[in-house]
Amino acid sequence: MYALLSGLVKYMLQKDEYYVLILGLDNAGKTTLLERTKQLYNPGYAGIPMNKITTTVGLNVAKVDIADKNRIIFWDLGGQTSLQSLWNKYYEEAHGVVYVVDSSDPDRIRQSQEAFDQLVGDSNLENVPILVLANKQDRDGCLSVVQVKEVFNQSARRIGPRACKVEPVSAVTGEGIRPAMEWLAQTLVRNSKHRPPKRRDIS
Ligand SMILES: Nc1nc2c(ncn2[C@@H]2O[C@H](COP(=O)(O)OP(=O)(O)OP(=O)(O)O)[C@@H](O)[C@H]2O)c(=O)[nH]1
Ligand SMILES: [Mg+2]
Repeated sequence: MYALLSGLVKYMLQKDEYYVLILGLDNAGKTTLLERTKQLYNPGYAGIPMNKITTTVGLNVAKVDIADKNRIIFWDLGGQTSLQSLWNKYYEEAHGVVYVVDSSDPDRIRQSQEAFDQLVGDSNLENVPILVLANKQDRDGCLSVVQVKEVFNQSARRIGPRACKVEPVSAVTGEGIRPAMEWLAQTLVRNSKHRPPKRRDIS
């Protein structure tokens, strides 16, 4: 009986941790998205004022509890061309990828798709689910989610059978982030036969 109860308590004090990379070109809105996600899921969190966010050179890490038993550790990397060569150092550990696209910058959409094509073709990301966020939907005249999908469909062969979804969001207003993150959390759980989570005591 004691063993049963202590096992139950231990289970209740554990969470499954999934590591998710936030990637995309510089200025796509990755760090803004991370800050907004932290605010949405941690009501007491005031966060960094949006106008104080500057280009990422190192790495921003944040723990977010999306569902009761599931915790996502986000790794937000810098998107500048010189920093993209560091992305693949994290692929082996990643359970998922959030790829952020600046929908208000049609001039760089092709460049964004090319960087995406390279990452989906990397064997260390095989079977890893990908959430593509068509960000900055609050901006007038931005590309619609359908237009972003048309461009990213060119990577269809490399995406293969893995779970991949394109969702419209605004990191500034927060619109669309919750449904997108909930899809991601469910998909990470469904994909755990390929990339099992790390079970950890709650801290
Ligand atoms: N209008 C609007 N602006 C946004 C949105 N998301 C980000 N921005 C702006 O885009 C700029 C770049 O945002 P960051 O979050 O620093 O972009 P990043 O992708 O982290 O850039 P790097 O760290 O250089 O890779 C900032 O001025 C943000 O305020 C959005 O949803 N709507
Ligand atoms: Mg950044």
